Amino acid sequence: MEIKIINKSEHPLPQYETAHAAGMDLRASITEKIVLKPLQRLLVPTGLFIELPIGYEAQIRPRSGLAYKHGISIVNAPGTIDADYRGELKVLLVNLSDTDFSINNGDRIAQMVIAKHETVSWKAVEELNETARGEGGYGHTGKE
Ligand SMILES: O=c1ccn([C@H]2C[C@H](O)[C@@H](COP(=O)(O)OP(=O)(O)OP(=O)(O)O)O2)c(=O)[nH]1
Ligand SMILES: [Mg+2]
Repeated sequence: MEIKIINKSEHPLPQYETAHAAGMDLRASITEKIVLKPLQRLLVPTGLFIELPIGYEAQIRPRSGLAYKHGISIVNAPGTIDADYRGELKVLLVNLSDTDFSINNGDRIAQMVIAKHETVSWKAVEELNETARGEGGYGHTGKE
């Protein structure tokens, strides 16, 4: 499937790094190096603008390598890009480590997965059907 994209960054378009990858890495499009202090969060621009088909969303997710090695995550993970959004794709990074983390122009800071979603309407009722689980949750299974 082709998706329209405007690339105002100086970097190549996001691409799948391996043949069957789900995500494409997103690069920071910034004029100067950013230093993210411990627990600081920052909206990082990508220079990318997309036109998703109706019924699709894009999810902006952390990269596990950055998370594991440097404690870099995404505050609103997974970030949701709506099909009708025409603004710049941005990544809300957070530094969960106890040391500063530097981001340079072009660094791969996150990954984006394009996914289908349903659009539903509600049917308001008085009762829901019965199940074995019922209202149990939050770790209730496996207890006597
Ligand atoms: O990580 C993200 C999350 C969102 N967006 C853009 C695309 C999305 O369609 C729009 C709105 O996002 P969301 O609905 O999550 O934010 P909101 O706080 O509910 O804002 P709004 O009232 O504009 O919907 O912001 C990004 O660029 N990056
Ligand atoms: Mg919203």
